[in-house]
Amino acid sequence: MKKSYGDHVAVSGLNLSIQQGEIFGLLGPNGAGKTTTILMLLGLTEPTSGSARVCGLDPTRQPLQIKRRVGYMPDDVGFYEDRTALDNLIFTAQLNQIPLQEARMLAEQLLERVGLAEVAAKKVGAFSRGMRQRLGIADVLIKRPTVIILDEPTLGIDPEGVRELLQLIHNLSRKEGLTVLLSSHHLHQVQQICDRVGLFVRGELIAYGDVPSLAKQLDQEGLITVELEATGFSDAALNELSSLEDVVEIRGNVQQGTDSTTVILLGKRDMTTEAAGIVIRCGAQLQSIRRKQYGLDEIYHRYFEGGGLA
Ligand SMILES: Nc1ncnc2c1ncn2[C@@H]1O[C@H](COP(=O)(O)OP(=O)(O)OP(=O)(O)O)[C@@H](O)[C@H]1O
Repeated sequence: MKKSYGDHVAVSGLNLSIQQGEIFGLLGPNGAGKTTTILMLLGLTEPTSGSARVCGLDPTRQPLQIKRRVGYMPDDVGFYEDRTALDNLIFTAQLNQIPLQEARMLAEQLLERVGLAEVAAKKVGAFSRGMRQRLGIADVLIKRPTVIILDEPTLGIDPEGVRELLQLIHNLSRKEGLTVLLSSHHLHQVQQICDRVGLFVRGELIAYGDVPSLAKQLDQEGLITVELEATGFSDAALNELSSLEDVVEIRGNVQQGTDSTTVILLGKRDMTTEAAGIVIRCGAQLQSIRRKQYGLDEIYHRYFEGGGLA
């Protein structure tokens, strides 16, 4: 699937399948193409080339059927501010042809489920960002979708609110088999609940998978990093470590005001055991040594913000 705006390619060559019941995180910085991808999946914008299938339907040809099955929460959910939370939900339900009595019952159940039962009769204009997002989730669920697509659901919410919202999304997926696609640029949050994530950079999905396999795919040219800390570390030890076969780079750093040195060793293979042996043989006291595994945050930093891996 591809989408261009004039000469500008917003999404290029996207080829991805998301499994039923999965929580998939679309990650990338501003302008990476996440929203454009979502709009194409919803049939709200047409791909320049290629096509998508959502629940077996073609969004371009069957946008109404898609709308019935897919709940979409944009990054800024719009509500009737001077109406209550309950009224807003009933209104959405009725737009989806749900009769009034059933709509009321469903709305009440959903408000309970998203933790807003106590403020059901409050006007939405007085809601905090976190409350609005939870109401947004209830709003997409009221038509009983099989897929929900959430654009930046955690934007502007405090950490506690984020935790609760993500827990809610996770429970919904696990308990009711909902398929969830969410976009975000908050990796550490997404990492907690997503089965798989895809990294978007300048319109291209550069990698996707579960977090450990993604970290592996993106590991710096397949190099393995070993980090150690020792006291009484000498130049002799540094020289010996540098002359190990397959070492690509070595960096030593004396901790200010202490006798402790941190050494980062980048190699073509795992040298943890050999490095430990050398440090001890050279008379230093090894405080810690570990093979460094990169989390998504570090990978994100490297790919999206141009930083190097430390
Ligand atoms: N209607 C449009 N007309 C022209 N260019 C557009 C249009 N919509 C998006 N773009 C461009 O396409 C690119 C991808 O935008 P998109 O909104 O999909 O990114 P995003 O990853 O969702 O970013 P954000 O996190 O800021 O929402 C951007 O360069 C954007 O300027």
